[in-house]
Amino acid sequence: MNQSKEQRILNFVLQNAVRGDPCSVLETIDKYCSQKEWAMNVGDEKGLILDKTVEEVNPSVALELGTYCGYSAVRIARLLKAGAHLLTVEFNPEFAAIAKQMIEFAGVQDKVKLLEGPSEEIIPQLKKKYEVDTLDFVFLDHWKDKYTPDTILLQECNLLRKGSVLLADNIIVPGAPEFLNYIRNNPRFQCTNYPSHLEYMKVEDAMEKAVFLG
Ligand SMILES: Cc1ncnc2c1ncn2[C@@H]1O[C@H](/C=C/CNC(=O)c2cc(-c3ccc(F)cc3)cc(O)c2O)C[C@H]1O
Ligand SMILES: [Mg+2]
Repeated sequence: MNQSKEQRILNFVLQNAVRGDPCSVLETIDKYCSQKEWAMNVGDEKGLILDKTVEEVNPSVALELGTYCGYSAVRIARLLKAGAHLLTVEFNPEFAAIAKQMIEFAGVQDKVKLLEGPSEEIIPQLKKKYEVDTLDFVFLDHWKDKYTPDTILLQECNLLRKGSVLLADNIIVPGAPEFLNYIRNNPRFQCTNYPSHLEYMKVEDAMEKAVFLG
């Protein structure tokens, strides 16, 4: 059976990146996806906005919704302080298997816990099963129509505290209009828009940061 695109991305990393070097893994994925096959990683341009937000928040506990190949999990984990960790959620078993190998090759496996399953099932388990108190940072990059229900679910499960930061990818392309309407009209969130470009393309995109006010 011929390989998937995601398997080809992983193989390119295994053959060309430096084991244990997260930056090398990120550069190699960006090289493959800009020169050979486009893929929906947050990429190097929006990745810088992600980096700056993670550094500003300096989270002890971070959550990512939509692991895919693990690009942003590696990107976030490489910036986490000692003892901090990232929980990343992925319901596609093939993607989860690829992301697991990507995370391990990058050498950040001690900082990342990959949770396999749908976010609507995982989120309500975070407190009891995964011993989370509250989340300092949440990166939303899964199906765009899930951003709003999952943001509501995070609040219902008391997983956000005053100052928790959400960062959402793809505000313009593919777009998350319902989420944008929800979050910008919600007095419990302070929003900031970060214009950028779609990964590996000259197409406009943006990220939205939303700080929970408690
Ligand atoms: C509910 C839920 N639970 C767990 N994992 C979930 C989930 N919903 C999706 N996932 C997982 O996240 C990943 C999905 C991400 C969705 N992202 C996208 O659809 C996406 C699409 C584009 C894009 C832009 C222009 C184009 F012309 C074409 C595509 C760009 C991006 O940056 C994206 O994140 C993989 C999926 O298995
Ligand atoms: Mg995205």
